[in-house]
Amino acid sequence: MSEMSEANKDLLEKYRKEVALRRKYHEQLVELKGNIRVLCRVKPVLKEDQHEEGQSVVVTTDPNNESALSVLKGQGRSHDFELDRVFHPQATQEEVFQEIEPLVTSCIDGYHVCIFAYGQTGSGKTYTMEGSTENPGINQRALKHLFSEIEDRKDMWTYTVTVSSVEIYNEVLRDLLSKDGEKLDIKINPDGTGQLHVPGLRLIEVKSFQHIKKLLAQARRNRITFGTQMNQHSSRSHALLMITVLGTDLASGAKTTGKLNLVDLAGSERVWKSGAEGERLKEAQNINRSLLALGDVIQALRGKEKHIPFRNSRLTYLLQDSLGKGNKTAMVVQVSALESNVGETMCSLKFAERVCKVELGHPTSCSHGRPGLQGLNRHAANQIHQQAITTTNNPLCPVSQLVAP
Ligand SMILES: Nc1ncnc2c1ncn2[C@@H]1O[C@H](COP(=O)(O)OP(=O)(O)OP(=O)(O)O)[C@@H](O)[C@H]1O
Repeated sequence: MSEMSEANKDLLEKYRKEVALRRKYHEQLVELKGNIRVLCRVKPVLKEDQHEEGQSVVVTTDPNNESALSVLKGQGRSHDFELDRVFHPQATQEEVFQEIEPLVTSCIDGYHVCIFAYGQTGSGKTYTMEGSTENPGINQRALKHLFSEIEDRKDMWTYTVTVSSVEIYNEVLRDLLSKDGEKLDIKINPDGTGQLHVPGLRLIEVKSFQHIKKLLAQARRNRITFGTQMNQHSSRSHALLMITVLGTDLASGAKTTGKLNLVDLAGSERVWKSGAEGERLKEAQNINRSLLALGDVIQALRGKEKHIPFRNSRLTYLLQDSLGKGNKTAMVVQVSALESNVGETMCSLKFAERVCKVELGHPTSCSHGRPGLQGLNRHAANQIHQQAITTTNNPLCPVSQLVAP
């Protein structure tokens, strides 16, 4: 018995070391791809989108280059874009999530992660984030992955998961998990850490994926209800789901705090250009200001600038501790492929390009500013990443297999 117990201890120790190594290489892989990633998803043409006869498709993707996208602007002119990753219209929810999954794992390891869906109204932001019952989106898949990782690590780590959810409409914050959607404010935490907090925001501890699914449904219902009360539509507000993961290493007592912020942004369309007035104009200006502020923050972070303008909107101020240096961000820019939306599609892609171009300052040199990968284009780097991710999914894979070809 004592021999067996010694052998067990030995094995557990070896397993711990392997897991630590796996985490280290996982982090290196995420960094290899870039801590700020800009992805684009092209919405498929649905029957209900084709209001006018003969509407043509003006957005094309390249089957041989998963970072490229082209928009036909009219009169035979086209504009090519190169982003970190482009999903063609037939891409599944699972394929989109695979690109995000490493970030969710990073959150369990103590990183702060933000995932945004950006785009004009109707371009598929909510579909990508929430999805449907049969085909759930990033939110549910991320949470499922989170709880399954926590289960896998239960012999070595314990985790506490808390959830909160807010909506930002006209620069006002509302709690989506409270009954009456009370207004909230962002304040400096009086505990002296200098961190921000939101007094009165409900933080709910969750024990299982099923529990969190109920909370997601409640937040969704509340978003619709509060929206109806204020005579507005949810597409004009930002919806945030914020998950905090506190980890404790059972052997050493070491602690980690990870955060995962999943954000369905307000529609990015330029309504003020169509002569909007009064409340509608104020609303449009607020949306525009906060999306611009978000673009400025991501651009400044990617450009490694000294001053990051977090305070220019509620959204960036609230997410300040998750967007800052050393954290990870993915922006999924949603676009329509139809001719009637070409103006908004170009605007969304220019926004994407603005935040994407910065790291190396060269659109075709890819976002991976680390030594050894600078000469690769995004497509090649993505392929290396895919191979490596497949390898690291095996927790005990030998390190030698992780070296990029
Ligand atoms: N990839 C897709 N596959 C199938 N259906 C999609 C896809 N993307 C979006 N849709 C459908 O298109 C419609 C509009 O999408 P969605 O509501 O997600 O847009 P949105 O950008 O969130 O709009 P809003 O700003 O109004 O919230 C929905 O009916 C959605 O189910």
